[in-house]
Amino acid sequence: MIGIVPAAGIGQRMQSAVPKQYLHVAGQYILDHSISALLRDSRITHVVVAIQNNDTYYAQSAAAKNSRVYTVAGGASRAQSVLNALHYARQHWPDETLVAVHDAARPGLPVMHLRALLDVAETHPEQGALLALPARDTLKIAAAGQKVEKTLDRSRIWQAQTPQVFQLGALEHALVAALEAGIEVTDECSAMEYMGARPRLVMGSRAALKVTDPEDLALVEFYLQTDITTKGV
Ligand SMILES: Nc1ccn([C@@H]2O[C@H](COP(=O)(O)OP(=O)(O)OP(=O)(O)O)[C@@H](O)[C@H]2O)c(=O)n1
Ligand SMILES: C[C@](O)(CO)[C@H](O)COP(=O)(O)O
Repeated sequence: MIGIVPAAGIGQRMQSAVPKQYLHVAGQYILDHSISALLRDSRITHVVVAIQNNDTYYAQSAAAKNSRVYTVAGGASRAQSVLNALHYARQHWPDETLVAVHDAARPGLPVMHLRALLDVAETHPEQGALLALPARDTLKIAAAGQKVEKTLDRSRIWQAQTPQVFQLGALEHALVAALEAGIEVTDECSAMEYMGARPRLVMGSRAALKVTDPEDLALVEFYLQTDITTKGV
């Protein structure tokens, strides 16, 4: 299995001087935590990271010194960054290889949740699987003027996290097709759904939150300083 880590974003919502994946949290770059989290399961043998062309931070990362981690140039969108990494992976591993795509911005992925996800993906390789959390709050649809239009039935709503695990060749094909069709591809599952797949939802963890704005930093630091990420809950 191969890890794919899109890390070419600019972190606009974080409003920090450096891209958020290079902020130090619990003693390391957020990116290094995210890559280490993937490599904690021995089924993931190598990781391909997509970084910005003009990245001046990666060279200082722990990942840069790890011979199991390769880099490719990222793209203008998350989906394009993932696709660039998949094109690279296709040159080195067979089409059926499972790839676990994991945001650089999710450093708190617990090893137990990763293990459960990979187990499901290995059982259903053609459909794939992703971590996700069932919606906990009451959900509203907004109309113009930020007024509530209605309340949704949340019983079947899940919030997608990463990793998302699919076969290398099928995912590359799906992303190309979905992007060509103009589908909004905010995660890998969207592209696979477009191709007719029904990926399995595997229970995720709040510790695997996506670091998005400044409020998230203290929370993810808390999770990284507990045993949750390395030993599970
Ligand atoms: N062109 C892009 C855009 C995003 N990403 C990566 O996709 C992941 C999830 O995206 P997000 O959290 O939205 O990160 P940013 O795009 O950096 O954040 P923002 O939307 O606030 O600018 C991150 O690891 C980010 O680095 C990427 O590889 N290439
Ligand atoms: C893939 C993802 O992390 C699932 O929650 C998310 O869609 C990526 O974030 P973005 O802000 O849409 O790039």
